Amino acid sequence: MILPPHFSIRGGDLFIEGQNCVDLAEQYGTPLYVTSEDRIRTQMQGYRDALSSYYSDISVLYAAKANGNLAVFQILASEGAGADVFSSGEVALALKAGMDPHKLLFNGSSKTLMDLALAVELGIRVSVDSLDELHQLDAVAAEAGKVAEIAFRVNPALEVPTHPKIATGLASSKFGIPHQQIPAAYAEALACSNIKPVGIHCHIGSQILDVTPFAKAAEVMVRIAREITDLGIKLEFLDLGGGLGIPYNHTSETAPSPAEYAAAVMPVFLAGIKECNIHPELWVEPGRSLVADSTVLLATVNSVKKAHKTFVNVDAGFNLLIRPVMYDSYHEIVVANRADQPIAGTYTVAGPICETGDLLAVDRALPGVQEGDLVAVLDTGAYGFSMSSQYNSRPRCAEVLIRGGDAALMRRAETVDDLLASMVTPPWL
Ligand SMILES: Cc1ncc(COP(=O)(O)O)c(C=O)c1O
Ligand SMILES: N[C@@H](CCCC[NH3+])C(=O)O
Repeated sequence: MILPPHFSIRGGDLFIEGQNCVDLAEQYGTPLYVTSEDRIRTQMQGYRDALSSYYSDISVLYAAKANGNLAVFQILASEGAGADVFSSGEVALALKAGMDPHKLLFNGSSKTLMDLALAVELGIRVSVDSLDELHQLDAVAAEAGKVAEIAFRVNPALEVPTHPKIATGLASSKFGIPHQQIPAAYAEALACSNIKPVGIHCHIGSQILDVTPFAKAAEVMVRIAREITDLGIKLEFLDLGGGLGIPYNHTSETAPSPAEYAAAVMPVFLAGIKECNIHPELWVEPGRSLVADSTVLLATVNSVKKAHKTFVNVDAGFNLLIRPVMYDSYHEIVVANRADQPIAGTYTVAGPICETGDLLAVDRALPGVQEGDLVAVLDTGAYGFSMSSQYNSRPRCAEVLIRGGDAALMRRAETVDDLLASMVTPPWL
């Protein structure tokens, strides 16, 4: 199996940067998420360098939902990132990490009036997802005596090669306003006294391993940019969203690099803005491709059971990593304390949750796993902890950040007391 450069195998153990996963598991306990800081920085720099080699006014807005740890926001903020935010919690994290409110975009197809008021108060631009939302925002801004700067979220009606649950720009998707209705939406925005349309936004889906759909989306976006420029709108930013995938299967998959993404998208963008004679900032919103492969989920093997299959029962399940269950996702498995041993059989890695479907990996060729071993689930930095739950009343695990030879907690493990802390006994019980 090919490992990204922040991993190595030394003396049979899996290392992440300069840290032995076996030692980390002993020190912090398992389950445990472990993240390489350097990898996140490298990925962010990859986007910045690729895009800025074509155009000077670019911003990378980290898609905050991918990994909501404050330290991850802080790393990305220090590399100049803004953020695509979907909730007041994501706004709070981005601001606490020092991100510029003007480099945030408040996204979402179902915002509350409180969300809109927060965006207005903080001067965060809003990606408006419906005409109802437009008029709500106009009223909220009027009430605050302010003008809200907006983009519309365009639904470009594009088929994309990914799991149907994470394709977001299909004609049938819940996100965005159908592209045919977009010019009329901007005309309506121009008629609102407390709204200033300054941007345009789309996001076609996630885990896309081919750059062609991104170029197609860019074509739709520059066509619309032309149409709305004719309406008299001065575009300050054009946001192409995120969605670049990663090779979860290290043997059979490859993913385009940010440079390949830029080579597909930037000529379309540059030709389009030249034709309209405009100079908007170009925004992109990667999530997964910035953070996914920075992280492993470490889990201890509680038992190995030979039944219909050979089950490796570990202490992390879909409470901590729901992707395999939710999207049939594949994650590579390394037996972290036998990383140099030959394949000994076919194993199914199962979690501790009381559900038959709680399997992290099915029928994998692995070295001879035994109780007490340590399993590393790779590429879990995106939509891993951020989609975790306390199902079966299991406290969530800790997260550790690695910088070279240093390791430090970036989230402590929850305790059973934490589970109980937010519960209130009704007075009649
Ligand atoms: C609006 C928006 N932007 C960006 C992203 C990030 O996508 P990805 O993690 O696939 O790069 C998402 C999630 O799909 C999203 O909904
Ligand atoms: N949660 C999804 C990605 C969704 C992206 C958010 N729109 C995944 O793990 O692949």
